[in-house]
Amino acid sequence: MTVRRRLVAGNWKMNGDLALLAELDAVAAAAAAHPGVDVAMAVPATLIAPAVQRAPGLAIGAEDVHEADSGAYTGSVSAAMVREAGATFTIVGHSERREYQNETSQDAWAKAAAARRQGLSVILCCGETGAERDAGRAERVVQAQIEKSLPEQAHGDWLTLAYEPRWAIGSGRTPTLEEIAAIHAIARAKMRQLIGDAADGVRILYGGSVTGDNARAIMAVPDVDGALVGGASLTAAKFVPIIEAAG
Ligand SMILES: O=C(CO)COP(=O)(O)O
Repeated sequence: MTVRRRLVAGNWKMNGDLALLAELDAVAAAAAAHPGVDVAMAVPATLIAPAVQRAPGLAIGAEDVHEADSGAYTGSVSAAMVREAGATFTIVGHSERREYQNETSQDAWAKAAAARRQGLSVILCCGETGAERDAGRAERVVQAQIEKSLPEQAHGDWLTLAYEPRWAIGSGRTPTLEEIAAIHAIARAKMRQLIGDAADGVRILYGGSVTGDNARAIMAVPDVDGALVGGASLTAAKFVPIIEAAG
């Protein structure tokens, strides 16, 4: 049986500045105190290098990368650039990229491939909108997203899937534990269909309004291997309890 280590990853989104990096001190201390838990933080591109300098023991990552290795893409940042800055992983396919930048699952696939070419680990996001859930389509939407975005050579050594229902992000609302269990089970099954036994080694994180109060119950759900945390990752006082809940 495959043992998957818990992963608690933060995502600062378009928040933070040099001063906020001080929060990483307590996060790094909590990570060191819980060696059984992997802890990671995705930060804005400008903060990657200073975050690595501030917290060398933490895995620092990017929130997105471009699908090309380099070229005439004004304003974009490549996987090689964030790697050079010290990132060890990147998020791809986040629902906010899908919603505000019209990114598709095909884009997420291409970005995951670009990240992989540079040796970055990848957190690949999926998740339905509120309208899709209300229409009873959540499971089919997530299955289709995975089918279109999962790299062919996906392996748990470098790929993590994150289920983040769009309507739960930043809303204070979360699916029931049964709803989370159902999606994580179908996500695992879909990956097994696509990459066989390697699917058992791929961690699946839940994201969307995770807090110190609900983290323990959510991470006890079968096939939930950790959390992808937005708002609560911005302060150590809120993020550390989630690391503790995973430990
Ligand atoms: O989008 C998320 C992490 O990527 C979740 O955000 P919140 O934890 O703020 O709901």
